[in-house]
Amino acid sequence: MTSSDPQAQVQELRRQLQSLLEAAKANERKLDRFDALERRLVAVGSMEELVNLLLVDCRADFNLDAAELWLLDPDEELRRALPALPMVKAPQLLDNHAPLKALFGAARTTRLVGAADAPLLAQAFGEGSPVRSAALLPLIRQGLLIGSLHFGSRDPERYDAESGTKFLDRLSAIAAIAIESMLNRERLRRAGMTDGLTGVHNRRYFDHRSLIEFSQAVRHRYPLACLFLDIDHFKAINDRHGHPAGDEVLRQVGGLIQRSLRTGDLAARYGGEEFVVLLPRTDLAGACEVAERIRLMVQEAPFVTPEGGTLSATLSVGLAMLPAQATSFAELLGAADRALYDAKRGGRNRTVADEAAGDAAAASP
Ligand SMILES: Nc1nc2c(ncn2[C@@H]2O[C@H](COP(=O)(O)OP(=O)(O)OP(=O)(O)O)[C@@H](O)[C@H]2O)c(=O)[nH]1
Repeated sequence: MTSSDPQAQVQELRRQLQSLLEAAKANERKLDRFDALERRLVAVGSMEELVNLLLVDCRADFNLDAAELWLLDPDEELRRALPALPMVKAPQLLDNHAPLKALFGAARTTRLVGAADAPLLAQAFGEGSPVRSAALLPLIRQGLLIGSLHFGSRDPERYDAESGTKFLDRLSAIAAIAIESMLNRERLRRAGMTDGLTGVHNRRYFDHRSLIEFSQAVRHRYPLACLFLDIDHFKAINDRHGHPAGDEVLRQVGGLIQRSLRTGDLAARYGGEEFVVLLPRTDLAGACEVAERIRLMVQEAPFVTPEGGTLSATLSVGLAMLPAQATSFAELLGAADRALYDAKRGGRNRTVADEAAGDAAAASP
């Protein structure tokens, strides 16, 4: 204070007090916003809700121009799960640590980045992004960097290296916990509906989903194809090459079937060496094509045994169609099972359509 006028000194003190009060109020509002966000983070019920909260709601609540979430996904677990989830903006999935290392180096602490570090901003938000300053938050669980959260602003002053990072550090710690627990929940959910050996859906999930698929097909009057697939002479494979080799054949057949299908199709392990596939909105010709594609892929595959040898295998397919064969899902499955029996009796390594299946082609819209 330079003025010797007491009146002016009082005014100056008032002004300083006022600005301190405003700063305190702004801090309190910020704290309230962070507090509300933290509460929502710990209460989220699904992966899509969590991602939407971090990328969409945060952006609006904190008046940001960009928000990005990077998640490490070396086993492609998220890559398989996320496309099915309704998200406004998806996280970026990383198959290795390199991009995270490039952002955080060895320090792995929150980084405030100014306009001077344009290459780092481009890395974090993509080339051509309007972001001129940013907070890059490392997401760490049990000592491991599992991803990062990026908040960006067009305002070059919004995040500068001198600002405190206390709120942001706390937010990143809570976001990391929320993400990890959501991933664990997702893993459990998937484990409950997946066959542990082959990676396709299990019978329990199939029993549930097949009823939904059946009633949808009936209600919306579209064709539904059902394939029953059974590996030929599987007992002999086990007897000749050992149970672990048999397991390996099952695992590889499961993978081949899964890769032959479109999104929306359903494959499951029905029992021992039996698989079942449902193809919604697929007519007889399309279903035969899928069945034959799978059959030929299995016939041509060299199945690698745990000892490193190879063996060959074939499978038989029974096919049934809705409409035509069924007034219930059990009937449709029964028709496919009968067709499979005919395929076995006819010499195996073949696809047989239930004799009524041709009527479905005529009846389908
Ligand atoms: N390795 C392995 N074998 C299994 C598994 N589940 C069932 N099996 C075996 O699969 C064999 C099925 O044999 P069968 O039903 O007689 O039929 P198949 O030998 O395939 O003959 P066809 O179906 O008539 O061609 C049995 O020996 C079961 O023990 C499994 O998870 N792993």
